[in-house]
Amino acid sequence: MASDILIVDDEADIRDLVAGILEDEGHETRIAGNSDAALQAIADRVPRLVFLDIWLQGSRLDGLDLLEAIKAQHPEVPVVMISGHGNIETAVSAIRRGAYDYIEKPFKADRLVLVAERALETSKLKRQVSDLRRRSVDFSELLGKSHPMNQLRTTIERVAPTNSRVMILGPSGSGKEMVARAIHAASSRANGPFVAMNAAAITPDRMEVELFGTDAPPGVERKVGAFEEAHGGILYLDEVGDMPRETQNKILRVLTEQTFERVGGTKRVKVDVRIVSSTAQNLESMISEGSFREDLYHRLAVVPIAVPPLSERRADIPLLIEAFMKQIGEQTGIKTKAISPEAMAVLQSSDWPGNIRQLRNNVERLMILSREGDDDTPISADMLPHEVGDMLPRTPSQSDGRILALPLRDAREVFEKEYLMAQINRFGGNISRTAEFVGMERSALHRKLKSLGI
Ligand SMILES: Nc1ncnc2c1ncn2[C@@H]1O[C@H](COP(=O)(O)OP(=O)(O)OP(=O)(O)O)[C@@H](O)[C@H]1O
Repeated sequence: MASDILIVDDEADIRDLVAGILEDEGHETRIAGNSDAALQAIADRVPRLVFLDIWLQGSRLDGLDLLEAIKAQHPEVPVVMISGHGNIETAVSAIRRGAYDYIEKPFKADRLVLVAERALETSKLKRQVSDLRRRSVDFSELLGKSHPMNQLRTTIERVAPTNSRVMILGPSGSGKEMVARAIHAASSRANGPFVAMNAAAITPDRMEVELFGTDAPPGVERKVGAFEEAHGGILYLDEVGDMPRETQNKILRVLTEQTFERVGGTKRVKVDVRIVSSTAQNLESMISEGSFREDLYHRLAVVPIAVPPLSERRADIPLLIEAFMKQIGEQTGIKTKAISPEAMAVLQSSDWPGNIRQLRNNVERLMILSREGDDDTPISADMLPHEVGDMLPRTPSQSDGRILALPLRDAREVFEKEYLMAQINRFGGNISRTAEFVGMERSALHRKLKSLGI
């Protein structure tokens, strides 16, 4: 990840010396000779660290005022003061005003490198902590052992280390954002930011400001857009299918030219950002209707990844329920409970159109509703929220009355076939577990399946 360091000093010798030492250590540096040039450089791109001379001769702002201006705009950027011999008091007052540390001239190369690395490390940790806070506990791990989940994990591992743009396709609540975060965590940008932007939640008139930020004269507060915020990391564009046409055009331009303009600005800004996008919509039909640009689709979906709906990985449901119960228990203090096999069968057979998010919400509801009861009684099927029962698939035999038109022997066969197919599907194709649940010997189940032509 780029560790972009800005060095601000009025003495060219010192600037070059500091830049040379840091570049030898593999850092990227930029230099500024006065306060306005420094603010302009920061406005061009927010650096990861600033070295700032306390005495800036011939500058509009002196070092301490510039420190305040930087901290007001970007409190997250560490600033190390460069102080002249005998300026320690000023250096200490700089620390009170938010400087990270100071080095005293003349300084040794080792000390400079050490301070830079410590400052970069601290700000990286701060970013990680705030990222973790934002993500909260339920974003931490992509759970699931079913075949589709294992395949998904393999795809993530393959695609993460590349710099390719990925588009994640899947229904709402299926875990697209979690997949994007897993790609970030397994990529070389893991220490860089992960910035999520939901195109559906932002009004079209705010969209450009949110993506590209605003321009303002140096020293005046401005909005940093998502593209700049994600420099060195990943920008996750959620619900791209909901992006207005005008924004689609602008994003396409950023992707083709690798630069963008801030709102109200004229200069083109360059950033190093990998884009991961997602949609629950059918972009192909949007393309044929003309509401989504085909060229943008091809640029965003260099690698398309499909996240299967929960109904296609029912085998994961018990494990997800157990994990959610544990998480919710830790968050709320409600004791976790066992679930009876019948209740689990209902939970596993339901259709879950809202996918994992809906499952999690129902687990939470279930825990709250059953907290008053006897602690050792497992949750039974009749304690499940109505929503769960309403999602049970209506089998054709129930809905079309076909069964009633058949003699008992044929009707039984139709029923057995549908029942066993649903159970096998529920246990992810695992015959032993299906046999155990339906109460048959494994070999007897095999024979039965064969005789039914399954
Ligand atoms: N494999 C998983 N393991 C554990 N939790 C998951 C998994 N997939 C999704 N979740 C949880 O389900 C919820 C929804 O996931 P997420 O927000 O990633 O879905 P999404 O597809 O991005 O939704 P939307 O389309 O609405 O943006 C979150 O609480 C997330 O933590």
